[in-house]
Amino acid sequence: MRPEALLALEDGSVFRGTAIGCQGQTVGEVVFNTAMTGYQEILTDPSYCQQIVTLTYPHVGNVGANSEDQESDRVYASGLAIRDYSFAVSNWRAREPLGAFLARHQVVAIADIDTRRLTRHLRQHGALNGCIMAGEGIDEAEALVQARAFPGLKGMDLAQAVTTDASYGWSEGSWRLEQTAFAAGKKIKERFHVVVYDFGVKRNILRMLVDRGCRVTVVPAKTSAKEALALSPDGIVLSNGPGDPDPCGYAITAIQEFLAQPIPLFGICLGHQLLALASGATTVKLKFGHHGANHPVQDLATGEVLITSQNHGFAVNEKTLPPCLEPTHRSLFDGTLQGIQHRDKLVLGFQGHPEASPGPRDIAPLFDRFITLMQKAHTQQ
Ligand SMILES: NC(=O)CC[C@H](N)C(=O)O
Repeated sequence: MRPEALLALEDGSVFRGTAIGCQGQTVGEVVFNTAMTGYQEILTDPSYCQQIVTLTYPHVGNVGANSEDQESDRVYASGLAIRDYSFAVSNWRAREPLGAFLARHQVVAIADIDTRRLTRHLRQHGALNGCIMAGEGIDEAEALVQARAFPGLKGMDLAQAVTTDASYGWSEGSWRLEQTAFAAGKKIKERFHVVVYDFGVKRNILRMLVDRGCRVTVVPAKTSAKEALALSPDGIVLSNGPGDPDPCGYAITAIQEFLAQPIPLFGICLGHQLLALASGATTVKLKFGHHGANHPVQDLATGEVLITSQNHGFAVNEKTLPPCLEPTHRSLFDGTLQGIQHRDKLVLGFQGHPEASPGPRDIAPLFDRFITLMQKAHTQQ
């Protein structure tokens, strides 16, 4: 018999189930993710810091956990809530069962709850703060107190909490794509030096830059524009990351300084939001956000519909975009802004995840567009 666990939401709803990770308690904003695969990538995505993730796909754990599907070096999600934990692990890459992985990373998780009811509840009421208690001494009243004590993500700067302490170089490409030169054991010729601001960066962003011939230097979130430019980059990537973009004044200031230069910029998710804020737009908190791997987004220039990976709770308010920024993509789920480009500068931003991981690769060509921007910058010099 597995130990009991419960999930309490701030509005008083309680879900009872069983513990599958470590025992103890955890709090965070509860969000649902609709991806059918990729639980390990989701758990290790730093953007989920201070969030408890529930997965709508009902069977979880069937491919175990391995060392390649990590999007960072640890689990960032505050907790996991699932329907059916798979005891059978069927994947040649698996190194351990999901339960052992969660326990090793000290993650409190609950299984055997009605995740469909939970998701419908979150869709109706919006993202709610919650508390999971697992194992001995679980106490519903105390879990409710803990859920209500969580301050919520609005106004929370978490990029500075998850960023790297020191700069480092990254040279690993995508091992997954057999057609890449990396997988074929060939050395890709480095054409560009890219500085990546780590606001909670996912490894696949770094891999996809390496695949395209970039030498990558990752820098801490609070690196000044002057320090970054002193590295002589050909372009700058503003990474994804957790929390509210609005309080990240240090990043907004640095981006404003980059915008005064001819340097190409590519903002992904939180980075896209920061780019918009630095240009004078505002951001809003969405009711329950976008978290999944099947979100349709329209390319406004071509009309093409792309299936994308998404993970965000905030969005740029399109009505506040300054005239210099042009909308390039829009969500077909709720019409929210998904992409921007600068009318005069070599700057683009995307709200979803062109690096996928997990998810489809429809929007991966945005990385090629960024490469084109760097090529253009070279020819303009
Ligand atoms: N994946 C991300 O970069 C998320 C951005 C931001 N934390 C949001 O929730 O909107």
